[in-house]
Amino acid sequence: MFDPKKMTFYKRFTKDILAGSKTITIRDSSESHYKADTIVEVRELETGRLFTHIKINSVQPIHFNELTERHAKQENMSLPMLQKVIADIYPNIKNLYVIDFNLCPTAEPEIV
Ligand SMILES: CC(=O)Nc1cc[nH]c(=O)n1
Repeated sequence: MFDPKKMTFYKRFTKDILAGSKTITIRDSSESHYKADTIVEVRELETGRLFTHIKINSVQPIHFNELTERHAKQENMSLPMLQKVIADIYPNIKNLYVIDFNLCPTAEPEIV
């Protein structure tokens, strides 16, 4: 069940998140209920490892076709790469949400 205080990421995104080079995540409606200004604990999906906390800045709806180079830069990838990643994670889902976040400055990231 959805918990607005918890989020998981694929392990392959951990380094970029901890480096501050990935500052958004694009999710479907089942994970759209995060609230601005809340602190969320972040785990790797595959291992369950808690690796940081983030502060949610905003949650905004977006259509898949509205993804831009700016979103790609915020994901630390090219736009074609972002479109492929999202289409692979959410096949046939076009109505998505951009969740903008910062690493929580009070949380101590683990070394990866
Ligand atoms: C676990 C999971 O769904 N992870 C995702 C999905 C979309 N974007 C992202 O950064 N991480």
